[in-house]
Amino acid sequence: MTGLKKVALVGNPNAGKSALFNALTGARQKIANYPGVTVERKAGRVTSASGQPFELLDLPGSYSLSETTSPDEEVTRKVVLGELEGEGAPDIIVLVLDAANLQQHLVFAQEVIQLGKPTVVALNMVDLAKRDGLVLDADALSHALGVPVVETVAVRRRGLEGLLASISSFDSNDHTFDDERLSSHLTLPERRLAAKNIAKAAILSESGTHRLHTGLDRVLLHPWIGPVILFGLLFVVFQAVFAWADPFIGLIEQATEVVAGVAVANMPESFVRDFLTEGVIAGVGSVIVFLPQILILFLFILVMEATGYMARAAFLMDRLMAMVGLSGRSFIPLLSSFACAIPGIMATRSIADPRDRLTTILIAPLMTCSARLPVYAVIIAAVIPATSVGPGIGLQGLVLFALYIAGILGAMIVALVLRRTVTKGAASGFIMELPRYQMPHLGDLLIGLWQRAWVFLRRAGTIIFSVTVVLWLLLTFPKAEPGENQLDASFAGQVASVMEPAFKPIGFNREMSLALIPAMAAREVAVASLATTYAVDSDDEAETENALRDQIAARWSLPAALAFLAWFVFAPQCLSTIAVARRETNGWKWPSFMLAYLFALAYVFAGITYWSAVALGL
Ligand SMILES: Nc1nc2c(ncn2[C@@H]2O[C@H](COP(=O)(O)OP(=O)(O)OP(=O)(O)O)[C@@H](O)[C@H]2O)c(=O)[nH]1
Ligand SMILES: [Mg+2]
Repeated sequence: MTGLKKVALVGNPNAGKSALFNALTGARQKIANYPGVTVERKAGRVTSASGQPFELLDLPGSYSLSETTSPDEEVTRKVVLGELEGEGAPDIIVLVLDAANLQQHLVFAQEVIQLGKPTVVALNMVDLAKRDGLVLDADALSHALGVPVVETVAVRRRGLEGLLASISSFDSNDHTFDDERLSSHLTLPERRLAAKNIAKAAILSESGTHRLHTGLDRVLLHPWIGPVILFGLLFVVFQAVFAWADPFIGLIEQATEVVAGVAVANMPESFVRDFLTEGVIAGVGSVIVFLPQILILFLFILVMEATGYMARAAFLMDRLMAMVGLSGRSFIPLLSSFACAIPGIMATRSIADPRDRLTTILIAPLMTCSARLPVYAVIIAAVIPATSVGPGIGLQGLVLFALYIAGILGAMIVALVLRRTVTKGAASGFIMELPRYQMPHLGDLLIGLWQRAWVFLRRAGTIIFSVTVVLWLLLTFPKAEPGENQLDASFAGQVASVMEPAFKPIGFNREMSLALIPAMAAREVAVASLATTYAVDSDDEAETENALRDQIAARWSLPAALAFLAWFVFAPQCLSTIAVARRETNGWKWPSFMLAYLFALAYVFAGITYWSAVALGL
């Protein structure tokens, strides 16, 4: 490239370098709203207004020239310092800064300016800064930095002529670098402090909202206040799942009772009537009751996502993830797994490191999916008294919270073990831009809730319905001889009797053992299965109409109920999860491993729970 002056675009990741490069050269470099998009140098040609051509270089974003941490930062360092083989250092540097994150970007900016090369600052994204209520003084910034500053909006092609004019003005080669203002060997903390002061001088006014957002981040991302707030928030969520849902659950329960009552009153005693009351209404109805609790949980999740808090939670979790050898990139897949492990496992495709990804797939089933909420909720409602253990703190919500935490802790411990053994390797770093805070739109929330409700009801109408029907048939046939118990006589009862000895050591009775099989189709079916089993097993109609939680309260011991909860924290998920894991790992090896380790954990922890509870005399 002899003769052509070389101009390099340098700056922090996500500053808009590639957007500027595209705008200036007409190229189509990939740009996206997250850092680390450009990973190699790219060259293009640009001509100034006076007709002078330059070679323009788009470089990977970087945070430092001296302490490069990744291969892409290394590329930038080499190019800027002219250490790349067969290539001279750039003649002119265009330092791209994000005006909306000025203080942050100024830390690296100082390091670049200190090189003493002809430099012009492209103060990019001034549109976003304006939207945030920031009024910037480009002259003050230029004065403080000692280099020309041009305001640009790369994606709107604004400020490009000014930038080109500034670049051309260096061409006369009479550039004198004013290094009075910036002494050349500042340490990182010194540069941080200087960045703060320069930004303060350049920001003429800051709107109340911008100050509020900065203040919010200072608190919410604080190393130890942040996690406390996150924890407290989650705690409130699980309290609300019980505290707010009661009236709605009552309504749905009454509706199912009315429907069952009508069916019993108006239909002659028949196979069809039993099918409707014991199979459909008792089984499927027992699951639908949990719709309010699922919606409350998702309302909180949707609000956290819409406001921008979720990304901050990911940021806070990053350190915890690093401790167990995972990167923050696993956070979003794991978070999705709280809805369902299937989208969660598919979301791991964004994880570049194969061992990171495998570990995330293997622990995703330990995140409590929403299908487990009905199981938890019915058993908690049955055996945990609705008392409060402090002002506004309900015991039931506390137990639910503990179950979710148990799943998370279990996942972290498993990840730790896996990373030391089967998926050994170094953890990769986390980079994620924090989105701006926003008020959620009511319409978006309602659409999100409606989608969740629809997913749930469709499951109830399809898979839960069909599995319950099959189970009911297996419970109803063959018919018991007079004097014989129907459960004992049925096919399902015979299967349960075979299973019972295996689960007796961990405290499970026959109905509990039986519920584990249909629960492999979908977790909620465990509830439907219990409801149907007890409906078939009850002799008189009044008993059939009793809510499932009353049946459980009457029939199960507390240690057995707690063991059942522990089982569902760890038990392998539904068959669809296993199938997705097979597809994503291209074989049966890892799904089998997953199945085996989850079964083992579930069995051991249910057993520990049962025997500890018995020992404590519960
Ligand atoms: N509103 C607005 N958005 C911009 C502007 N410049 C760039 N963007 C957006 O900012 C994001 C980042 O732009 P990129 O060009 O990919 O940033 P980069 O500096 O090349 O980032 P890396 O390659 O990761 O270092 C993209 O979503 C762009 O569309 C601007 O002036 N205004
Ligand atoms: Mg780029």
